[in-house]
Amino acid sequence: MAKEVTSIYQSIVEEMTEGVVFLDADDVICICNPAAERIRRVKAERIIGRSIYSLHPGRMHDRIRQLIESLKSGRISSGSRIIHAQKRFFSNSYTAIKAPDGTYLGTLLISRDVTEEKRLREENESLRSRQSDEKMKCLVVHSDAALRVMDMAVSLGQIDSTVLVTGENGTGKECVVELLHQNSPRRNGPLVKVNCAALPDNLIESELFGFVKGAFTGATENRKGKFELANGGTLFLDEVGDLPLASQAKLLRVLQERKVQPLGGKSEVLIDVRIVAATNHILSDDVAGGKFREDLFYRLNVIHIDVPPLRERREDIEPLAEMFLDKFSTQMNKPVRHLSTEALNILLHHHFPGNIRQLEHAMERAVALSSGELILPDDLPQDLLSASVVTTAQHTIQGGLALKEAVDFFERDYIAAALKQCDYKKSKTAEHLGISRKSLWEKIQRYNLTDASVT
Ligand SMILES: Nc1ncnc2c1ncn2[C@@H]1O[C@H](COP(=O)(O)OP(=O)(O)OP(=O)(O)O)[C@@H](O)[C@H]1O
Repeated sequence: MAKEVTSIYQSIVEEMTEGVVFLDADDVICICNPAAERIRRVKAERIIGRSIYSLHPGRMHDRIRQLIESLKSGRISSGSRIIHAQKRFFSNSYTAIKAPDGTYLGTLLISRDVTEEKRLREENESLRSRQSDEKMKCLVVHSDAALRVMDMAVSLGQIDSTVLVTGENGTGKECVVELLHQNSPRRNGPLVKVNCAALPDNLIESELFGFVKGAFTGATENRKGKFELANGGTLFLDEVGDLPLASQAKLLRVLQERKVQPLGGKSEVLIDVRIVAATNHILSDDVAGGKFREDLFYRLNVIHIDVPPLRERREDIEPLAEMFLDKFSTQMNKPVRHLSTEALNILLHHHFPGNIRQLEHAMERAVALSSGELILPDDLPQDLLSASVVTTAQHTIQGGLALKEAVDFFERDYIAAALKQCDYKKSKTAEHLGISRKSLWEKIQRYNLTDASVT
């Protein structure tokens, strides 16, 4: 039986697409499978029985010796490096093989072809950087307020201080962080984002600091945390105001000491990252309310950029809307849409609690629904339309009209909008408004609402 198992093992090793080479405790090659022959361009019969050093040029001996010695002494249990051979890339891993009593049996070398993996990773990185470039090209900076913010982000890119970016949801905080990173000497390093609000409390530390194999159930391998992944680049702590107090203390320590200790690990890792944090909270209020640590607040708030809401920079609404219309028309393969005067008016008077993101979604919907080249009020989402009715009422009040006149004014507009929405079908419009056909007909006459006059 034992013989059978050995021969099964042998067949498996022969069939493997990974190159397998095994060195005994004296570094003499005893196994070299066909894949290893192909990858290393050697014949097994010629190298079996020879020392691993006889296969490599003298300049590499020290490096190989150091690696094997570290494996034998137990300082490391495995090591790997990428080599380039025959126009392909291989990941060469070295693993110590020991008997149950700890005796060193030998070194297992596995060569895995990672050419495709490497190509995909590079393609992915280049796509990400192109996407980021595209995003930056689409930035609309029209109002003085937006210009001030973007200028600040570009010039602060040059210095390495921690920056806190605040603003309501959807105002463009993430775009500001990208600008900071792209204009910093760290631009070729990674920009790693952590959404502090989306992390369950029990995962925050392992996500941020990483863990070593065996640190907890399920930790089947070493995993780097976001701090280590961001080394040489920028770590973006999004929604930092939502970080629980216990994790705030740990984050503070890392920011002070600039090193992290992975969960279950014995040693600390030095980190070289620039920290940029963002939040839609008013952090000074959270500090006053005991929800955010004051010391962490001061650590993060070294430089503060506040991104104003869209309603405070209304000059940006039209250029942003037109840019989104252009973008979504192209994406949906439709002729480029533009705003009608009426739709633009509604946008210009809207409060935009969801800021630029709300405008973006409204334009995406409008492009999807519109049939002509002009975006009409009916193509806008209901929340924008209902708010515009309120706005009309506010304008009417500001105009100082008597109540009767104001009600007439409002009624005319409201019926005109309903007629348009119902394609001028009187029965449908009357039903929609909850009045009789006769009453609708009288109002149409009174307000002179023929098809052509309804705009
Ligand atoms: N100046 C701008 N020009 C063009 N598009 C912008 C601009 N600012 C923001 N956007 C777009 O608006 C959307 C929301 O922006 P972003 O995600 O940066 O906001 P945020 O403040 O980080 O939002 P949240 O607080 O919800 O995370 C994104 O699609 C972004 O590309």
